[in-house]
Amino acid sequence: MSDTHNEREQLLALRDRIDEIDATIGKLISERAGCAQKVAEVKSASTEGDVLFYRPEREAQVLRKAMERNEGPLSDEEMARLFREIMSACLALERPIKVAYLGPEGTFTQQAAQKHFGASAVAMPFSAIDEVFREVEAGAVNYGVVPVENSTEGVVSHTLDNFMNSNLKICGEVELRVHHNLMVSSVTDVKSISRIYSHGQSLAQCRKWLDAHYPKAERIAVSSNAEAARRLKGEWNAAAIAPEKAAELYDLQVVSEKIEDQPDNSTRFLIIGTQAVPASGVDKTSLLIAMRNQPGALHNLLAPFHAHDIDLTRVETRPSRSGVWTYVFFVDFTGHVDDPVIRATLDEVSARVSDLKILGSYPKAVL
Ligand SMILES: O=C(O)C(=O)C[C@]1(C(=O)O)C=C[C@@H](O)C=C1
Repeated sequence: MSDTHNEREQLLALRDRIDEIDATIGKLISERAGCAQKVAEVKSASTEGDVLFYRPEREAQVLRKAMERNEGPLSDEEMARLFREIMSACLALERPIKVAYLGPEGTFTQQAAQKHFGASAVAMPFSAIDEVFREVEAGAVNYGVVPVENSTEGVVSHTLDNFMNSNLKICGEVELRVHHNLMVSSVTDVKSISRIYSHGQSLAQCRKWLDAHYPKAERIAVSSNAEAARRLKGEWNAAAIAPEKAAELYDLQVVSEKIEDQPDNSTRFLIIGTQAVPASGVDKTSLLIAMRNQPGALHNLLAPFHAHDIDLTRVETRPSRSGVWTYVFFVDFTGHVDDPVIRATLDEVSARVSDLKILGSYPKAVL
């Protein structure tokens, strides 16, 4: 259908205006990028050794401001996402950033890496969490992205265990809404799906949906959602449950979207690196604490947090690998180690335990 004369006139005028605005935005983005280049010069001139180009606390502040300023009609998240990409490009101009993530390509961890660093960072997949840690420790990449509270791939303990033998710091966190999709290959006959591949956790998270729609199909657990998608090639009677990204990557068609039983299904990832991050204003701190197995040990450990009214966001216990009678706790709370109240609390906790390691203070996830 072709536009009427009136419509054409209106569209022409609006598009002229959009062209003008784009020209202004383009100029301003170039000016901003020029500022970032100057920032890089200042950083390089004032630092001996490794220059820290990536500044997580500043990025969090820029994104928060973009959301606070926003008056619509775009949503706050959408506005911040656009600024996320502008900053990603500016940082790449200062210094291209290399990021290792738990692969293969198409996993939720890749999505988390992109959400946090934007599209201009060079993201590289590694097949195990240990490898991501090793790459960052060796300096082969600048940062790593690993799942930590992972409702999807079930590897929380692996990430936590790695911190026991590593000096790496937590520089940030990412939260990701996790959506599952049923996808098929171009040769699949949708009516005869008799096998469904996915990671065990994802199959579990879509159990009710699968019972209702594919009660007879065999559910086959594989090592990752991306692996499930990769397997589909050439299979005419199989489907996979995986993120949308995997469909693009492996040339598959999504036949049903958002099939997870819990609509608010989300996963948390950590950014690991070597730098201590200054306070951004809204921060979290993660600790690793070792203590002997005594009656009331956990209560004793948590009492100072309670006394200082500090908001604990997570307490996780892992068996220690060294002493038989030792517990290891991972504790997350709201606040930054540079805050005197937090410092005082940690001093009190420290006096009650065998070992306390600060894994990092970092900006609370913005997006
Ligand atoms: O403010 C800085 O330190 C910058 O390098 C600029 C900038 C930005 O584009 O705003 C870019 C990269 C940093 O991670 C933070 C912010």
